[in-house]
Amino acid sequence: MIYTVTLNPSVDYIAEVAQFELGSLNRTTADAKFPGGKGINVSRVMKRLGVESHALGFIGGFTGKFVEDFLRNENIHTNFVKVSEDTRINIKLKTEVETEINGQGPRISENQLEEFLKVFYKLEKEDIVVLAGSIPGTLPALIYKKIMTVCKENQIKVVADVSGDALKEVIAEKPYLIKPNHHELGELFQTEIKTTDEALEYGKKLVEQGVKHVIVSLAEKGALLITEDDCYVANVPQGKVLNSVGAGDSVVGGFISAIAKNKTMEEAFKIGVAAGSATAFSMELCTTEKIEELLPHVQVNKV
Ligand SMILES: Nc1ncnc2c1ncn2[C@@H]1O[C@H](COP(=O)(O)OP(=O)(O)OP(=O)(O)O)[C@@H](O)[C@H]1O
Ligand SMILES: O=P(O)(O)OC[C@@]1(O)O[C@H](CO)[C@@H](O)[C@@H]1O
Repeated sequence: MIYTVTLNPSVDYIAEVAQFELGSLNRTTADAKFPGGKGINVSRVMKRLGVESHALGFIGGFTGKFVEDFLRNENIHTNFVKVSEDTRINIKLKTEVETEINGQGPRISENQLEEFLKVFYKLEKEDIVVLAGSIPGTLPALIYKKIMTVCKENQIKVVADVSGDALKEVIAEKPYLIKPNHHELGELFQTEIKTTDEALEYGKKLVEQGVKHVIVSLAEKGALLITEDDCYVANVPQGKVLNSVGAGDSVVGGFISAIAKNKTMEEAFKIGVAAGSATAFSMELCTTEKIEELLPHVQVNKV
């Protein structure tokens, strides 16, 4: 089974404002609410691609109920620990440029953390754990490291889509897959990465440090997959970006779904990139139809 971890889920409020004016009353031209948080997005994309997962994390209040009900309506398994404060609301403002305001999230107690961690002691060898998103302020900064240590003891594959210090800690535990974007990769090595060649150079260093697979996404410039044996580069399809929220999560969801269906690394990478662009070109997360439409426009080559 695949387990996605979203420590700080959200209700994503997508607000489209035609001509946004700071300091004025703006009215939306369209708006929508979706369950959010990176692990939850991965679960939703995988479900669309026919792959089951369990969504784990902490939820609370009326917003938490919205998240859980929405996922259950999509027939996604959930096993959230309930907290007393409300799940956060993240604002995704669509104007000429995209602006995001992410909330802090509810407080989580030590007992609630203990309850959450119990699941990881029961996992089996063929399970996959996806750790995605930021760590709420009330949880220990080393929480991902702790989960990975338990997973390692049971030879469970860990996929991590995290950034900053959490990414450094996760890398030290030699995960199965990480998916930094080129900014996050640059931040790791205190440099700026602008091209796929530069991304390849630094991505290879992570594989040398023990990460099994590294996908580096460079938005419209393409993506790279680096493994112990091979390196692949992909272009991204041409199209109008409507909402890039969840595009990176869709790359992860598309890739793992394909791995779960025993596709080759190259095929899985292609599906991941198509899923990322399918989300970027939609107001919501990608659909299977959109992914299939884009697949012929993604070329993957060995480098
Ligand atoms: N301009 C674009 N044209 C086509 N596809 C895109 C574009 N921008 C993003 N994508 C798709 O989204 C994927 C992830 O984008 P990006 O490299 O920005 O990662 P990210 O920063 O993790 O994404 P997110 O916006 O979810 O934080 C890309 O690999 C690609 O498939
Ligand atoms: O605050 P975090 O955990 O870093 O990111 C949360 C978030 O911005 O990431 C997802 C898109 O990747 C959204 O659904 C969600 O609102």
